[in-house]
Amino acid sequence: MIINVVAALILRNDGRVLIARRHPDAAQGGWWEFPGGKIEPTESPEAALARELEEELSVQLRVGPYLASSEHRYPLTGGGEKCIRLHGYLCPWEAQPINLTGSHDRYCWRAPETIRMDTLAPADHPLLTALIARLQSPSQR
Ligand SMILES: Nc1nc2c([nH]c(=O)n2[C@@H]2O[C@H](COP(=O)(O)OP(=O)(O)OP(=O)(O)O)[C@@H](O)[C@H]2O)c(=O)[nH]1
Repeated sequence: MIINVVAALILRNDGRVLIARRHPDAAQGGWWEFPGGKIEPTESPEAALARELEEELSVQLRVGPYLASSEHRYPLTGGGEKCIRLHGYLCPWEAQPINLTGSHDRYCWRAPETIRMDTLAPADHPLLTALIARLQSPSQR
């Protein structure tokens, strides 16, 4: 079964993007990722993302344009695997307090090209690559 997940590439005016680290005891604990979560059956991706940002970071943001999707299979501890289809959306940052109230224990703002791929959840790699390409193409900003 494929699990559809939405993630936000939250962009500040200085070009930095927000990444958050999953709690060590969460699924895929310790990986850095773009905040978001699973799409519920009755939700649009945008509504799911707005809800997850509120739940995970306590922020209210406008969900902007779709950026890219990826698919990745994570092995399960008891055997087998789960397949994640991750859909990334750009979200312009609007200054407000951030409180981590979900599956993350840290967050930081990073220039996209300085994010280390070996610390970023594997499903997020194509999203980061798409973000960097988009930011390097001024007509696409
Ligand atoms: N939110 C989020 N999840 C990601 C990303 N990349 C990635 O592989 N995932 C995986 O997608 C799954 C989403 O789970 P989640 O725990 O964030 O979603 P959720 O809040 O709806 O989960 P819950 O129902 O367990 O509370 C996890 O296995 C997570 O590791 C990402 O950039 N953002």
